[in-house]
Amino acid sequence: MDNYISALHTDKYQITMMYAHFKNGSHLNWRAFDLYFRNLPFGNGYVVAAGLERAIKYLENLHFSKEDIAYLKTLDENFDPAFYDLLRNFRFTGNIYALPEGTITFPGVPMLRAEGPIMELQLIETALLNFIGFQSLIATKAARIRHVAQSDQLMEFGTRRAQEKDAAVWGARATYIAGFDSTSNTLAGKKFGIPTSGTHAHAWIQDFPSELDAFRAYAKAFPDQCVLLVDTYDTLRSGLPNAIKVGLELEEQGKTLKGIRIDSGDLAYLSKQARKMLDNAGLTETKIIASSDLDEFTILNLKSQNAKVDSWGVGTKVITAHDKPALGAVYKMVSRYENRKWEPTIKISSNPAKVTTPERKNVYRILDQKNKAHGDLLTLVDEEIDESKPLTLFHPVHTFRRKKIKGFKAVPLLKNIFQNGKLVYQLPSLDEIRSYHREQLSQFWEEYLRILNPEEYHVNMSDKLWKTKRDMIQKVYQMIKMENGEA
Ligand SMILES: Nc1ncnc2c1ncn2[C@@H]1O[C@H](COP(=O)(O)OP(=O)(O)OP(=O)(O)O)[C@@H](O)[C@H]1O
Ligand SMILES: O=P(O)(O)OC[C@H]1O[C@H](OP(=O)(O)OP(=O)(O)O)[C@H](O)[C@@H]1O
Ligand SMILES: O=C(O)c1cccnc1
Repeated sequence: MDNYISALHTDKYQITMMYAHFKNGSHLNWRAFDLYFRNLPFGNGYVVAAGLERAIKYLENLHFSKEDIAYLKTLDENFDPAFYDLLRNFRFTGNIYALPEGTITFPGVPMLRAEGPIMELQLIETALLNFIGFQSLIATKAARIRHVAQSDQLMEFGTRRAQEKDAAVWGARATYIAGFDSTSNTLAGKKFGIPTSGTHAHAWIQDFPSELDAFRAYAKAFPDQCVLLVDTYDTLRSGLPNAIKVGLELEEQGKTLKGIRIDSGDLAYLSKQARKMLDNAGLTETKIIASSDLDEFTILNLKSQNAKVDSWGVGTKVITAHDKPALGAVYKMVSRYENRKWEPTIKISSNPAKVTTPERKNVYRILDQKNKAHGDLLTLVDEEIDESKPLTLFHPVHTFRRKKIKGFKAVPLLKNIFQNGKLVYQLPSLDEIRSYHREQLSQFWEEYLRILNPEEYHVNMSDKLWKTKRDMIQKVYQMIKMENGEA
């Protein structure tokens, strides 16, 4: 089963905590956890949520196989045999609320909330962080590249440099969500229906006595979609003249040379020269593709040099999220179900940004009448927002920073994905996810979207949530004072 991911894809401490809860009799107690990140990667203004589909497939199929249990028996922990019986019948039975893939999101906003028996919630933490953290990171990097490439074509070329197979395949999907047009990975094409594209490598040219022979043979094999790599020997003195010869031969057959690819050298200078040479030969329809260690900065810079590039092949730097290896997402307990009601719980830190925000929350995007976003609002789950009254948004850290908004829409962002272990969410198609992502982007002013020093978008808290957090912090300090005999 291609989508099955073993329940052992977790950190060992989750299993030892499950066991300790079992011995303690607390394993079935319901709790709630939020999954979120604290800092924006790449200096970007936002993150693109991705990874939910994989998380859903994982949760749907989650169980311990006979082999998994046999393996656990080999560990030194010497678990009570009754624990294995529990694992034999293990399934995910909780609730999941999550941001759909493609959603634009921000630090401190729950991308996912899990509610359920504590032993299930512990087990799934690692895999959820793994899938959502990685795929959101790649989607965000890809969104930056899409932003600077404007309407140019973007081809994902990263598999050979990716952190192994899953990263290549799911990474390709993440780039597609964020607006890449195609991938070179044919498995990602088959698995997700992403358009595949590609040219050819230097090895093709090297395998022939001359570059011209190589180009002719390639054109013969692909007369309708021939793209020639022109930098094997000398781009302007050999690659381009030979490509033009073959292009004109194709014209005689009523065909068009689809493109040339430049993979080294000064891409601005070479692409401008190439455009002139192709145009002078009448090959005005032939596109120019550039590749060579590209990212958002080189593409932006090349565009500012008026590079004549129609299509960009981007590999290493997008698929490895080159300048930021992890999103740093976390999964924190926010509420405990005790005596038939949910009660808040908190984790304190000397770093204010690391103090968790207690309670189960809703996330709203506050849109004005022109569908532009003014901030996100976190509320308690049972709070109602009255759209007919003005809303005061205030910054949770700088509480004096207030903004009043009238005539707004409060759009709830978290969707119910699982209810009591049952999938209740209709998975969108990949193209629906891509267009939802584009629609999400259209809600933001350019100031939030630029790749360098974007404006900070505000995530606000409702009064009730803010007070809950403040009261919890006080309660914890009070408890510490009592324990130290200071109160
Ligand atoms: N005009 C330009 N302005 C800014 N950066 C450029 C320009 N042209 C190319 N680059 C970038 O400069 C880097 C050049 O990489 P590198 O020094 O490895 O050389 P190369 O030309 O790709 O040669 P090779 O592939 O043969 O090693 C790449 O990241 C490329 O995208
Ligand atoms: O540069 P990236 O963004 O990673 O794009 C993928 C690279 O992969 C290929 O190179 P190849 O593996 O042949 O090696 P190269 O670096 O020598 O071109 C291709 O020619 C690109 O240069
Ligand atoms: O199709 C290409 O040109 C290609 C694919 C992967 C990596 N580099 C180039």
